[in-house]
Amino acid sequence: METILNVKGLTKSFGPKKAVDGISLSVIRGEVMGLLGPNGAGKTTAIRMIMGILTPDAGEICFNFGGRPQQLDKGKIGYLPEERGLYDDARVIENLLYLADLKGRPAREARREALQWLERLDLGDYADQKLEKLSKGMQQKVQFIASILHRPELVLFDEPFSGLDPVNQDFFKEIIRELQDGGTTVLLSAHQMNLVEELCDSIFLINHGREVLSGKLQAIKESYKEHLVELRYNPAEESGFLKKIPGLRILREQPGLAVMRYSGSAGINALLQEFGSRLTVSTITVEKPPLHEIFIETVRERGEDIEVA
Ligand SMILES: Nc1ncnc2c1ncn2[C@@H]1O[C@H](COP(=O)(O)OP(=O)(O)OP(=O)(O)O)[C@@H](O)[C@H]1O
Repeated sequence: METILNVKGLTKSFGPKKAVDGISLSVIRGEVMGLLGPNGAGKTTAIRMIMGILTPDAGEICFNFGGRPQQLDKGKIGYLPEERGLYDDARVIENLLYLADLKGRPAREARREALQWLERLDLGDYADQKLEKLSKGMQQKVQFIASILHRPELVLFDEPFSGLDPVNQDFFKEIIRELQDGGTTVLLSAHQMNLVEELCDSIFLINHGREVLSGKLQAIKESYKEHLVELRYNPAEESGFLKKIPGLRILREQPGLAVMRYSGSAGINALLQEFGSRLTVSTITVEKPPLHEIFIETVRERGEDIEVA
């Protein structure tokens, strides 16, 4: 698999604070990678170093466009910064065309596509408005368009969902999937892990500037020891035996329903067989815990605390 971005030993301190502490990651061409962690974990600092805005204290950053290792080429990269980087007193369309021009996109194409994007993101009527007239969420949408208008091979979205309502969050997710389908590689940062986990092929979980977990999301979930189990059964039946099963913890229970966590050594199949042999089961769902719970548990197991900015 070809990597498009390789980062090794990236480190940055602000005074005594180690904001990023020796992280190494590789983004594979065509994937969506989530750089995930709580507020203040070091995500923005890492992205700013990758974008050449901050100089690392140590570490290497290498891009790979067209099969050749190379340094930063902003024409091939899209960047949605956490802080907005647009001109408030310029019109929306001027902002977009100016940035597309800086990245080398021909003006006519850029205008046509900018207007299409504005239309699609419900901003068609705002193209000639000054940016300052738009709400925070609308400005976020303009910034989003600005980051992809030059058709970059790699896009870095720093907290792309901030300031958006749930409908627009879903809309952004849809567009990110479309970008991926079109061959764009995406590295996105977010603190709301549950919001983005379904989007990501790979994740890099960060806390106090250090890696907590990284790799393919599916593999991380599969290797996680605990299952979440929701069992529905005939409410007239006796379920007291559940409390005695090793490794089974009941989170919520009422006649006919038990929501549980299971990490027993007998394994999930044995557990399901036991349910089937002792109860008239109507439905069972088994899934892995959400990513933020895996994150919290992993940090806790290491005896660390969770970054609070
Ligand atoms: N310019 C700076 N000067 C001093 N400290 C800084 C600076 N930039 C970041 N920090 C500190 O570095 C740490 C990491 O911050 P960073 O913004 O990278 O975190 P983050 O994971 O992006 O958080 P958030 O989700 O809140 O954006 C924090 O403790 C922050 O206070």
